Amino acid sequence: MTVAILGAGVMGEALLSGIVQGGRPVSDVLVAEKRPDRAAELTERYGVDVVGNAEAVKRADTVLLVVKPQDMGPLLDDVAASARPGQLFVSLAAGITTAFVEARLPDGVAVVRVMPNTPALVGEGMSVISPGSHSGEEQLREAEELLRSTGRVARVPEKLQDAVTAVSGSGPAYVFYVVESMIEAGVHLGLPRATATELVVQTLVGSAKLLRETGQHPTVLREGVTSPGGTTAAALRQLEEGRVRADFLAALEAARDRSRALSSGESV
Ligand SMILES: NC(=O)C1=CN([C@@H]2O[C@H](COP(=O)(O)OP(=O)(O)OC[C@H]3O[C@@H](n4cnc5c(N)ncnc54)[C@H](O)[C@@H]3O)[C@@H](O)[C@H]2O)C=CC1
Ligand SMILES: O=C(O)[C@@H]1CCC=N1
Repeated sequence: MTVAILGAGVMGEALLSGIVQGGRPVSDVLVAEKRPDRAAELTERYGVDVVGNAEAVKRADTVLLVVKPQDMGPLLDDVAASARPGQLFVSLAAGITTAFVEARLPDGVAVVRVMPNTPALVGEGMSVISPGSHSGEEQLREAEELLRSTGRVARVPEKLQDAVTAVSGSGPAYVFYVVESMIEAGVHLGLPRATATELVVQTLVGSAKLLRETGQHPTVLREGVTSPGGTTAAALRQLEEGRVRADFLAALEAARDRSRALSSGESV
């Protein structure tokens, strides 16, 4: 079974790397990439064949669409004539609906929509999938199997994909923003930058592991750190005064709304 990846930027490479590390022979994977320097880099790194979009679609059983939402319309127009009934197209673009993709491809092509995230680059991604109107259990399983090589996979109805985008798609950026803020604060308190970075990154990894391995609610884990009248309570009080919780709500609503706007065809 041949898989084609159309668009091999950050997410496209994460998929390529996961699929190959997951044990699929690289001879079963094709890449189509607009930038020749990027294409050459991927051939050198993975030994993968880079071909044109139309050829990739003709030779593939499953096609992964990994270009920016704004590039999806032109890409689909470019490949529609090479697509055939029975193929599976998996779109990873934020805000692009399965109906948008289906309308530009021949009848009988199955479409699955995915919202991935960048920890896929290290095998710890979170991908959330939804079926289009012509895809059933078999196509969902096929998409799941491909994505599992980059981390965990969950299913939701498509109407929840804008919320998913706001939570796990954009989520790593919020975490990195918190990490940057904590490192900067550590430097203000007099720690060397390298020390502050090591402390914050290990605290993040350790806290994530504690959440995963104990299965305890974050509130319980937070209470475990917060001694009565102690240092943590003093810090948390400041965060509450800064309305950080309310800001997270507003931020995720903004991301959800932007995802909706992208699906109605707005570009910048
Ligand atoms: N980066 C992220 O955190 C996430 C990205 N996504 C989605 O993944 C998609 C790709 O995002 P990134 O990889 O970050 O973008 P990117 O800009 O790094 O990669 C897109 C690639 O597509 C290539 N491309 C554009 N038009 C093409 C065409 N017609 N034919 C062949 N190649 C073409 C570009 O040269 C580029 O290398 C987007 O739709 C985005 O919404 C989804 C979740 C997370
Ligand atoms: O910022 C974006 O639009 C993409 C989708 C989710 C994460 N990155």
